[in-house]
Amino acid sequence: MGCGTSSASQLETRGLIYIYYGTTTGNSSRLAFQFASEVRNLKFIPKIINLSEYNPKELLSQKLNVFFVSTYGMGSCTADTENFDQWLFSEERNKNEFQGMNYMIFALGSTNHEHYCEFGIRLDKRLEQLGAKRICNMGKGDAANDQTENDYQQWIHNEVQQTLQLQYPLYTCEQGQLDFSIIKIKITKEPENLLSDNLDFMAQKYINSITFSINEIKELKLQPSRGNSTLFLDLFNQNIKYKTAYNIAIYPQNSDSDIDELCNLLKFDKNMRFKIITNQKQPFPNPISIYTYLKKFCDFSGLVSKKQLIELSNMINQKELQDELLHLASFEGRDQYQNRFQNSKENLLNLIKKYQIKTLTLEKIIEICPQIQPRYFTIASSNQKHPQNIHIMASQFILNHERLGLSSSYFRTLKKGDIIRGYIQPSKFILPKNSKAPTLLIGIGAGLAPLRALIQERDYYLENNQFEKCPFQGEMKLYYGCKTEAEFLFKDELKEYLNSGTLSELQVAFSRKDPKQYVTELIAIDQLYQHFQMDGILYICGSIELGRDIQVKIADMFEYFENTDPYLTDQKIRELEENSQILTEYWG
Ligand SMILES: Cc1cc2nc3c(=O)[nH]c(=O)nc-3n(C[C@H](O)[C@H](O)[C@H](O)COP(=O)(O)O)c2cc1C
Repeated sequence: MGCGTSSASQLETRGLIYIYYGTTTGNSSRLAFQFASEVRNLKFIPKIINLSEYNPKELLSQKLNVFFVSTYGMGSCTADTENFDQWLFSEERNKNEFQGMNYMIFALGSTNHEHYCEFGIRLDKRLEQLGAKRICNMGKGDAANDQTENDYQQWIHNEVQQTLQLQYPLYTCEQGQLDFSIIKIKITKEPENLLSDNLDFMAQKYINSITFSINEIKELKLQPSRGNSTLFLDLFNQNIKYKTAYNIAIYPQNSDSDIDELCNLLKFDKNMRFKIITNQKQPFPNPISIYTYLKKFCDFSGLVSKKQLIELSNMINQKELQDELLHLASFEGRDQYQNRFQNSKENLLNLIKKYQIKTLTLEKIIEICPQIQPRYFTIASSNQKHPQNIHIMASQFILNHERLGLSSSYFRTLKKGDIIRGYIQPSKFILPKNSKAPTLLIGIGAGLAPLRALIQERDYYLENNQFEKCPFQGEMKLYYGCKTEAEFLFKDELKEYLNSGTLSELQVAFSRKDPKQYVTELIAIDQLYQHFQMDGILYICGSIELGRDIQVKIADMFEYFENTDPYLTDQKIRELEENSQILTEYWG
């Protein structure tokens, strides 16, 4: 970049900063975009790139790279990061290949998981090993108790801001030489084009997704308690190809009433169409109407972010309120933010209404609102039994009397015949390699979903007299936990599977019945030992706490039956996992 003395066409900057992210549920991308606007304020020129689109040559020539990466499963990266992961850890990489590169990492994870932020940690070690220079300590964002945003803010405050300002002094440069990334919009009469090209990773994913029509939708709980319901959806797509216990991601949409309310408050004509002017990749397809943008792409009903609070504070005249919002958005106000917003999930729309904000522009909304991210569900049907239909079980948490999260509100409005958008992808549940092995299925609540898919798979082969082809020829037992009899999902269907012999055993523990019982109490360690002795497979689906309790049981089993030292039981459990004898899908 050639730089000279300052003139009208010149710009003061600290230079380019490349922001890479790898994400599944959108947290890393949200923070990557937040980071971009933060460093833009520090006069950097940010470029955001999803790790699936990294270019090795470009990456190696960049002087300052920031990585937002999340961890899944046994310390793995996200699917969009797999190629980068393979390239980076390949033996072909030379020791000093990354020399001259400065980097920072913000690792996302959850302390509920054993391998907390492990991919970020691995990435950090590897970059250093290859000669890159870490300029800030790694930040870690803990999704447990919704701490990610606070942790991020702490990282920016304690590590990043000062380092960047100190190490990257301002200089002047020709504007044309630098890549601007601030989004501008242009009103147009052109028709909408929802298949436009040059889209960024997340938008392209949306465009590549497929549609399903809702064949059936119903409440599964006999008496759904307030704030706690489980919807069953039967989704149809004639051409769908999926495998049993795959995952499905569904894009929620904002409600028409919320869109109307927002447009009325901000005096937007929802039918007006606009184009995006940016020399970055397009964040959503366009030309697009305000209505379609708000409906399908703009997450204005999620938890209000600190960036949104700062923006709103600029639009409020009353000094007291302004200070209050700024405090809530600040590092010092993080506890108040937590108490006030995270527990009630107050959103941007509520605040615009409350503070009677009238000056928020569409450009600002595009800048401060994340894109709507899909919600993931494990498919509750077998592709053998239902080749063109996908069943899902969607748990709904109603946060308080009126306010629902984007996803819950969306699911509550759906009805038979509606069209929804999403995509399918493999889950961690795979079918057994040894079809003769017995299977023990353990789940709680809506964790029944993938277990039901496996039961259906066995039932299909039994029903069709093709048992020799069945991946589950050994005994199949289900241990299920729920609060009360009224929350025993698919009770009749499961009992039917027991009667027909598809299930060899069905046991249910009720945690709110007198006397209460938890599902782990149904499992005896001698039975577990016998199960693994027969090369048995354990499928577990439920909360992370359930996973921990079962691990304790398995550790006890090793100590009791094999005299394993307590410190070696983890290793033995890991071996069972690596051998695909313990397969888990946890939430939280
Ligand atoms: C199924 C599942 C598995 C996860 N496994 C891990 C893990 O092994 N280690 C970890 O630190 N966090 C784990 N997490 C937490 C995620 O990394 C965390 O929620 C993160 O904020 C997700 O970022 P993303 O939205 O960018 O994908 C897991 C989350 C889910 C839903």
